[in-house]
Amino acid sequence: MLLNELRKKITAIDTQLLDLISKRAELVKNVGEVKISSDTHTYIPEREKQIFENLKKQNHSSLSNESIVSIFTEIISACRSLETPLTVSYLGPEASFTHSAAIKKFGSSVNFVSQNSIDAIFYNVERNFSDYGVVPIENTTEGTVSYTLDKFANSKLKIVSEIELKISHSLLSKEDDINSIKKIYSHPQSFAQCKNWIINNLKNVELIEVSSNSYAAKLSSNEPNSAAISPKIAASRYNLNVLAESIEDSEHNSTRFFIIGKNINAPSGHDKTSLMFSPKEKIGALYEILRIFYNYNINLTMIESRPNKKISWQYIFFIDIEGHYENDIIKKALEEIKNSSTDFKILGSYPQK
Ligand SMILES: O=C(O)C(=O)C[C@]1(C(=O)O)C=C[C@@H](O)C=C1
Repeated sequence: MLLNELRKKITAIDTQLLDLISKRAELVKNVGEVKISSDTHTYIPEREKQIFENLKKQNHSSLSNESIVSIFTEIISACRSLETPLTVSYLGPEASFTHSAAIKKFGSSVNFVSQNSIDAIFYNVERNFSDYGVVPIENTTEGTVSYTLDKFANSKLKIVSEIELKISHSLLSKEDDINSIKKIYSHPQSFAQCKNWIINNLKNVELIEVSSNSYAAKLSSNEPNSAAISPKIAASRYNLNVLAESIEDSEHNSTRFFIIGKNINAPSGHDKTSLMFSPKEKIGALYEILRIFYNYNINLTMIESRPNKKISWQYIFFIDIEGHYENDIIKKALEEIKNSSTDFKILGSYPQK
């Protein structure tokens, strides 16, 4: 077929797609009107999860499921903004990994607000200055972000969703030749994650540690012969060239983020529940609690302890399990755990990533 003919067909399909997307948008606007009268949240993570699962099942095209999910994330994001434009706080600065995670979860039709601390994110969501917040919770190489876990002990906010992001670093610079780089800015963790690549690819460069990767990109954008190790999205933000991509030493470098808010999610069919508790002070207390999960055949996907700030040498345990707290088995198990512990709190049930 001639190029012109192919393009004519593509244009005709685009027209059909536009018509269908417009129809979808009108329906979502109607959903928004129904929600106002029933006081329901605009963002319903369990419904979005079901939409994606359904599309993945039906996808027999040459497009990957990942591509389908990212296309529909943007369609849903644009439609959702017709109900109410959401405000989402993330751990900044702009172009940080948390910003990327926020965009991956909510799409781009959202008001994103950069915050300079995890505290500020919790504060803004608690006071309704933001509808949701995005906070890092654990990294495959660095482990859990204890500061985020500690915040849950004293907050009424819920975990409404989670997202995993592959952490990939790029070498960004105003220069277009890697050999002209004399200085590199980055966060100490990023230098550590790209150590071998730097040794093998750059000779006699000065490594300068700064507070964030996006700040590194900003500094480098004002300085000749310098570069930054940053996420790739910082290149367009600071007008830099991408001199090298995926320069991290380990292939498996991912960070998991929580979306925090005030939703109480209904089951999506494939959920996780996060909870915290302190075992009572007696021999075998933790063993007894873990045994309850075993007895009910409940799978634990994360366990982490943090000092209980109220009593010295006592600990709060944070646990993620598979299943929704409205499920009968989970309900029974959690009731038993509540009776065998103190400071028990369900932090949220949310669709598995
Ligand atoms: O089903 C809803 O509750 C909607 O608001 C519609 C819709 C969508 O675009 O499909 C939009 C936002 C929600 O997060 C989930 C789905």
